[in-house]
Amino acid sequence: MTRIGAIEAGGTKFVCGIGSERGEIEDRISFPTEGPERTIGQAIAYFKGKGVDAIGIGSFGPIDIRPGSPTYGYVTTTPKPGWSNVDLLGALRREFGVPMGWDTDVNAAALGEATWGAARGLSSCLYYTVGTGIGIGVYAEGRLVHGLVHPEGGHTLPRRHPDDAFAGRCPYHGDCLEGMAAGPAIEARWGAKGHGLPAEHPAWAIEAFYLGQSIAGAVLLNSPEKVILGGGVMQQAQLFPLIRAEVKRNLNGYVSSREIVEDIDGYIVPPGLGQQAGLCGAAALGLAALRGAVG
Ligand SMILES: Nc1ncnc2c1ncn2[C@@H]1O[C@H](COP(=O)(O)OP(=O)(O)OP(=O)(O)O)[C@@H](O)[C@H]1O
Ligand SMILES: [Zn+2]
Repeated sequence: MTRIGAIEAGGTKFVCGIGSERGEIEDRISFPTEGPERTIGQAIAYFKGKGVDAIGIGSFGPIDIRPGSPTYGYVTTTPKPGWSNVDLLGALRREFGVPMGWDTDVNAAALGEATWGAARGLSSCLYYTVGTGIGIGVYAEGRLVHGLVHPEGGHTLPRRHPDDAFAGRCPYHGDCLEGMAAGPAIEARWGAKGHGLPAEHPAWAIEAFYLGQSIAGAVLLNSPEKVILGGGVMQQAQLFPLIRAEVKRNLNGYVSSREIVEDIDGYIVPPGLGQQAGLCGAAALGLAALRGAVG
């Protein structure tokens, strides 16, 4: 059986596991993200002796994914203390001589969903994570989208909700999508964490306003066949119908596809891989690297 090492490298915690070709996770551990030396060392120790055939890493970013770049495999300009310009992929390469897949955490999750989850069989999808930050993974024409760097859709600028005077809290842009709608923005705007706010609280209509606006824009820009919404904030299930309604309101009939007009409940969905979406995504990167390597 093929054994694929998977690393979900998050800014808060690292999750490592072993996955199969079918996307089943047979073992996993998790530890808090501390300094890079200690944390990467823990990941290496976990995989030692486990006989993995490939390793996939879905990482918090920004990261360098341009093949041939001198800093390929690095976490680059993150504000997370100690982690800027860290050669995460290289540290693993020095220990394990197996094919390695490397991408952002959200691109990984999009690939995992396209391989085994809610977008299985489709050639395109978007994966949003709404947590401490907002990230948007982009899978299009059967592959993950790379370019100048990688997509950074969480930092686009939304139109403001008419009743919302919150300044926003992105250190780079203030009131970008992440600054207005990630978990810490909800907490700062309302003085309470998201899970403490009741389902009928006005916070959720405002949250759906920003996310629905972003998704409508992304539908126009990328034409994804599925939109998958994960991350801690999306545990608030009441957001799904509110967001779907906002997407329809923004598109206003302009995109007349059946998926949006008749079946938006099946178009904007939670991860098919549930809480495992991040780790399965990393395994999908490892599997893709293995298949690439063996032709
Ligand atoms: N059930 C919940 N309801 C509302 N908000 C939640 C819930 N669970 C977590 N959050 C919020 O989500 C944020 C944490 O996000 P998440 O649980 O996805 O972890 P994370 O991995 O740190 O996030 P990221 O993927 O951005 O690194 C916090 O701001 C928290 O208040
Ligand atoms: Zn921003």
